[in-house]
Amino acid sequence: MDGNNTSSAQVIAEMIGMGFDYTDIMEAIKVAGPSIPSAVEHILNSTARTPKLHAHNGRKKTVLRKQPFRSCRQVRQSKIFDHFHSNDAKEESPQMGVDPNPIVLSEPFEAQDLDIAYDWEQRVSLLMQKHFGFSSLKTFQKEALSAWLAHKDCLVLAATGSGKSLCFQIPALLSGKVVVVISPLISLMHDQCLKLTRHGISACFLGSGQPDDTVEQKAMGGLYSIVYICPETVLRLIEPLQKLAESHGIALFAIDEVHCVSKWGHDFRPDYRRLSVLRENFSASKLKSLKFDIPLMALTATATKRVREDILKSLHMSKETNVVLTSFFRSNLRFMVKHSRTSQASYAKDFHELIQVYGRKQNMTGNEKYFISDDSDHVSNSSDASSISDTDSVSPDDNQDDYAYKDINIMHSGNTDDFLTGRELSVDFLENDVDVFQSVDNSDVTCGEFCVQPAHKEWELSETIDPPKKPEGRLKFLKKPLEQGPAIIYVPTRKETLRIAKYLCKFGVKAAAYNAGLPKLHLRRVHEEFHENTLEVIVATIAFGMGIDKSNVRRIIHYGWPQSLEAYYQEAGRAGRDGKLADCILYANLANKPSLLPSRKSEDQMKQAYIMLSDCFRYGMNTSCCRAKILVEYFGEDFSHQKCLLCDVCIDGPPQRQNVKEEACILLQTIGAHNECNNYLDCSYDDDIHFHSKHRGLRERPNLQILVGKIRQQFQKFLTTDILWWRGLARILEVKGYIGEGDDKSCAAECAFLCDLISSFPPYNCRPMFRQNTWSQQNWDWNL
Ligand SMILES: Nc1ncnc2c1ncn2[C@@H]1O[C@H](COP(=O)(O)OP(=O)(O)OP(=O)(O)O)[C@@H](O)[C@H]1O
Ligand SMILES: [Mg+2]
Repeated sequence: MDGNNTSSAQVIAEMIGMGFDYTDIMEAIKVAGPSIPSAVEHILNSTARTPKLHAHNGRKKTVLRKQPFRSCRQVRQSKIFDHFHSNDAKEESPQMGVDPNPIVLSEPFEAQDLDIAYDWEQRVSLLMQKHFGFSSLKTFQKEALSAWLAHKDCLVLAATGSGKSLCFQIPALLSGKVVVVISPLISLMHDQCLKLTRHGISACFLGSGQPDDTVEQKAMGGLYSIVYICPETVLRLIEPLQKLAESHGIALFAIDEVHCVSKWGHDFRPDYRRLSVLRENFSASKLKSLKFDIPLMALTATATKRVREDILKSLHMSKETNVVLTSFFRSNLRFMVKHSRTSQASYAKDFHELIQVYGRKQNMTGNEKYFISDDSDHVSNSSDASSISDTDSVSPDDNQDDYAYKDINIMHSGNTDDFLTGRELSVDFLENDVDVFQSVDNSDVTCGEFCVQPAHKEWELSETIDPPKKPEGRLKFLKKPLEQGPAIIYVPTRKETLRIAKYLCKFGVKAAAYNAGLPKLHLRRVHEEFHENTLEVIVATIAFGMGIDKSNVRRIIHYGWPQSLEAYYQEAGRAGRDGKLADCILYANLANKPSLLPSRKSEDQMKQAYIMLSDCFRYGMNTSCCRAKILVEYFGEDFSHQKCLLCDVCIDGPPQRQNVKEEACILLQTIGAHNECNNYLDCSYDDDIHFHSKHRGLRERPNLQILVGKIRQQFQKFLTTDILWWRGLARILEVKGYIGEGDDKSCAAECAFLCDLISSFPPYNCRPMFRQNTWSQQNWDWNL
């Protein structure tokens, strides 16, 4: 957009959409004029990355710290060429990812002509040695390759960072045929192409982000060993791909991040669902030159049983598909949940430790400043992080309106229209699928580890660090301080990325915001500096997503509820890919039910989204079960270790047990009595005590505050029992199926019956939940 022709109002609107504060925008427009690029630069750079504004032609302009501005494309290409020249791969053509002399290490062969027992492992070993500097496959990689050699489809479910990519890269080397990889993000494809080229394997990517028109034709002519394609492009290229299969041969279709196929997954992409065309169009019955169907290999790190079934069905994978399932357990990740309002008022307490690790005194010279602002709101005047108060305790009930986004709950609103109306009111610069996929799917946003160690070093490193499994070893492992490495803070809204980055910079932390609304040049720079270890903390929305393969990330912090446990585990999985201890901390408001983020989803999908959110809430509320166990069991794994011995729950030990039969009966009777008066034939209640008053009718379901008020009136001894305590109890009853939140499943008559049942309740675990602050309330465990 040409900033000079843009009105101030447009600039303001656009920049609010990027997540900037109104006051910052106004200030920037005053200084830089009503131009989006200038205003954005002003905010991002003027107080952050060194050179302050330079007067130029009467207007102030920013000069970049490293180099003058060039077009994104120029910068990207030169970066890639730099990289190409720095390794001994054969001379590249001037096109991204193009190797005119693809290295075909073995004569093309038909895998089916080989005896499976033949020495393929030895051949693979030699190829890996040559390309990656190591020679041993992991067991799951071996299994996936065996399936491919037997012409079978394969679904690979393996933890984040475990090495799934190798499963589809080796077939290209082994067979000399082309491997087609379907991947959801251009940035991810780009990253992988760069790495492959560095390892002397020719690769390219096709799709909207490919700037060179000739690459597609070359790829369809069999010039590259590995061709990355986004699903939309595959659908367009069926015929050329068929020709490629008949001329050069296609060894395999790999569908990476395959959870995108399923609408029960956390990253549903409709085009992935249409990939069943692969089976239809590349079968032996369709292409006469084929003896076997071209195998499909589907890979993901986050798929529940339901998602897996959906994948197999949607892609029309064969009935004999090999499912290669490895443990989802990441034994070096230390999971923790901390209660926080996750509002600006909590930053001081919550980021105290982070600032102690990454912050520095404020006598900085220009080059050390990142994103620093003059704005002093919410921060003490002292420049020393140690001056931050550690006792930001709040009452659980005084913070209900403080959440970053308003509550929108389809279970309350009951229909999509209400939801959408709510959405209008509540969009607080959220990311949505469209932002993530369109804005980040841009070749200008590169996502590569540009300054990596020589490849074999990387491999050796990840191989040698194997966290101890036995309790004694693990306790020693736990006591080790975290090694150095960057942190990623995930937040739900764009606005929050800027706010927190700005806050951290005030304490000398080298932090930067990342959200899909920010200019591509900024995003690219953040990627680069993150990979170069120049940046210490990235404050990001989900847009900083899949494809981040950086080995030394030491902390993943979620500041606010994630939208699903799948998304949470995948994002957390970016930590500790070197096998060393890493922290995954979720800060969430345990006193408030999380709410759905608005997005363009059908009602069905929203219901599913609500269920996924509830799973997150249960994970957060849990105080008795090992967190790693909850996470891996969520994906259907039988967690053989029982405990990780690292997470906060394992460290803090099991809670005390208490008998709550009496209280449970009283709560049920109170709900029953209220609902009977209001002709509700069920045992439901409304847990949202701040639900908007306009939604309230006379015959409303009781909300928890009303119920607790009634209980207090009737029972003196509960006068001082806090609402949070009752909420915990309500949640146990809900999990147990005794009460429902606003649904009409159970019937009033059941209330009495349920009270009888409850008299057979076992004692429940409960303990003070908020150990690290002054709260005395008790909370309840969901997993009982
Ligand atoms: N056989 C192996 N031996 C040692 N290390 C390996 C092996 N295979 C892969 N790795 C390591 O695993 C790292 C991650 O690989 P890759 O990007 O394929 O992970 P992934 O499973 O696709 O993760 P994600 O689910 O996050 O995409 C690589 O950078 C490499 O260091
Ligand atoms: Mg991967």
